[in-house]
Amino acid sequence: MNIHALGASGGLGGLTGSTCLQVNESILIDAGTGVTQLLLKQMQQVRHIFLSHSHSDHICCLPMLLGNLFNVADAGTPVTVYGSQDTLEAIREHVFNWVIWPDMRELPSKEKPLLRLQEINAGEQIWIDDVCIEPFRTYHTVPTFGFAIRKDNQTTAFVADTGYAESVIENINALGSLDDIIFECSFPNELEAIAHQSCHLTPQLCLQLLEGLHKQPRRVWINHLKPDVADAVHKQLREVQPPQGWQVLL
Ligand SMILES: Nc1ncnc2c1ncn2[C@@H]1O[C@@H]2COP(=O)(O)O[C@H]2[C@H]1O
Repeated sequence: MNIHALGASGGLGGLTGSTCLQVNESILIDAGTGVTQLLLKQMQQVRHIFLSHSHSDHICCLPMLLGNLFNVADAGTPVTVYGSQDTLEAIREHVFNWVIWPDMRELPSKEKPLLRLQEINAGEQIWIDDVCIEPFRTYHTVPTFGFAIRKDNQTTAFVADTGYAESVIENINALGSLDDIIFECSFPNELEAIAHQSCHLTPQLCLQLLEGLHKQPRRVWINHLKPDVADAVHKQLREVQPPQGWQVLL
């Protein structure tokens, strides 16, 4: 499986844009500023966007991305945005409200819209051709999904934004054997209090989550470093590593 991290930062001014993973040419997970890595032609191939949660670093490019896709509605193939009931309600109310952005479920016409919203639930398996996406709950300040992405007998778990919680370990364990796991690591160890407050991880908490897993993933990837503290997080990640090591997604 070749998942491309178009954006892997936890904010603005990092080495990459904010969260956006490209699973294949038609499937994205989240729509942060990493979307800007796509050429116009590539944007127009996107048909499925899975949202982990409603925070703006994960959805900020969604409206303008959809604004480039009027041709897909013409072709009768709308873009589907998948998310939990809470996430979809949040973007309906606060984004696609005709004030921040038009409600693209009604454009260019209600009969042939370019956007459809599809509610998904934890544990559900959504198949798109040969790719299976399965949401699971993480622990964050707003309801958040991580996603297991399965293709060709390979499984990657994208844990999205999360703080440390036993429930997250249980939910990841329930996914079965993992080839790759992508953890967030937003703050350095000395900012653990802020990490707890904002439901995020530090290198130490990340290690604790990893150690709680019944079966170790083959590879561990790290993303969502907050740009203003990224140097300290990089340093701590190098100093304390799990047996399989971990690599920061750039
Ligand atoms: N108490 C808090 N609750 C939520 N977010 C906070 C808090 N303090 C700081 N933040 C910041 O607000 C950001 C909202 O997006 P994130 O969850 O990515 O990261 C969060 C933190 O960087």
